[in-house]
Amino acid sequence: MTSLPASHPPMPAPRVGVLLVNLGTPEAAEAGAVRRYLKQFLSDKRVVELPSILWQPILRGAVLRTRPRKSARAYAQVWTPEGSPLLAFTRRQAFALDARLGDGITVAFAMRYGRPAIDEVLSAMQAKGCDRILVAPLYPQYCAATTATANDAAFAALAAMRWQPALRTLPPYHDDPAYIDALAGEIEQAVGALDFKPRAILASFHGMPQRTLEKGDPYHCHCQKTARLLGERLSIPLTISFQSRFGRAKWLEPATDTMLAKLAKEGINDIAVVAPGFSADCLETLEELAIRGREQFLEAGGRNFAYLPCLNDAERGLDMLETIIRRELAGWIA
Ligand SMILES: C=CC1=C(C)c2cc3[nH]c(cc4nc(cc5[nH]c(cc1n2)c(C)c5CCC(=O)O)C(CCC(=O)O)=C4C)c(C)c3C=C
Ligand SMILES: [Fe+2]
Ligand SMILES: [Fe+2]
Repeated sequence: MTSLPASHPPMPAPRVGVLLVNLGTPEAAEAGAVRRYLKQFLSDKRVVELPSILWQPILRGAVLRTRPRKSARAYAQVWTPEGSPLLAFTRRQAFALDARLGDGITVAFAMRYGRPAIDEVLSAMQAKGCDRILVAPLYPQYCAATTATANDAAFAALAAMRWQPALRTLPPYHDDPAYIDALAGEIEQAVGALDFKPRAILASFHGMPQRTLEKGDPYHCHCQKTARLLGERLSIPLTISFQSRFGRAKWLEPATDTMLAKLAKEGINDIAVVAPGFSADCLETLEELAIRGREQFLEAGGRNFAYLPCLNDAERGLDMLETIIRRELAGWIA
């Protein structure tokens, strides 16, 4: 390293920040909090790609009048002493990575909808001295409705700053060997601990409208590639499906509920379900898959059903996040 002239003050070491971002969640499992959350989430034009003049009356009418109460009941079934599972796991991921990445690196977390909000956390990181920040949307598969809108919010926060930190964004990691290895390892371990041998593994990804795929969103291709790579690593056959359909438009198929019934009807009576597209367990996995999915499968004649957890804050998942984050920090850290 070249040394500075003696008259030059010592330069402070750059402080690097990593901001983990996930979707967001209501502040409480009650209708009012769910309504505030859904209003912000479903008003995002990256999420519902309809002209406001058509969509806002539907959202403020039918959707926000009925869905909050129903969703609040679902949230209540999975709520934890630490709050919403998505928030609790994301917080744990941030704390664990902060410890792993060491002293010169600050790891924080934010939610795209609700709190802690991306702009608040970016400002707090800057106030702590971070002048280089990696924004890491924790979605392995890129989707404009998740990854792009998280990055948009970070860029919008910078747009309001006179003195901006330098920003990088984490690319999608749907086909990264570190991610596929972590999934395969966790699945094998979880399957080994079951009291039955699954005949099939169903990999259920969050859905999106079919029209979004036709407009060029890579999400569907990314999900297919993850499923293919993961399937090649496992000794049990893997099938793919898409869950959480919202609204009347056609969504990606096959739908998870249809696939669960189909497997049971075909005599595939013992299955394990995984959700590789979610970096943390949340309403969509714990309620829709582990509770309702199980009911659907057993009602259709299935015998054994196991829901296998997301990577959450398991060591393998944290190893994977540390690997892909360190790679993006190259040039910023030694
Ligand atoms: C993992 C990727 C996700 C994609 C892609 C996605 C797209 C998408 N979602 C909706 C509507 C809803 N999603 C809801 C919850 C929810 N969605 C994701 C992830 C993706 N969504 C997560 C992690 C969660 C869970 C949040 C939690 O608090 O645990 C909900 C809210 C719950 C409910 O009322 O059912 C809605 C609504 C759309 C329209 C969409 C479009 C591409
Ligand atoms: Fe740290
Ligand atoms: Fe969603």
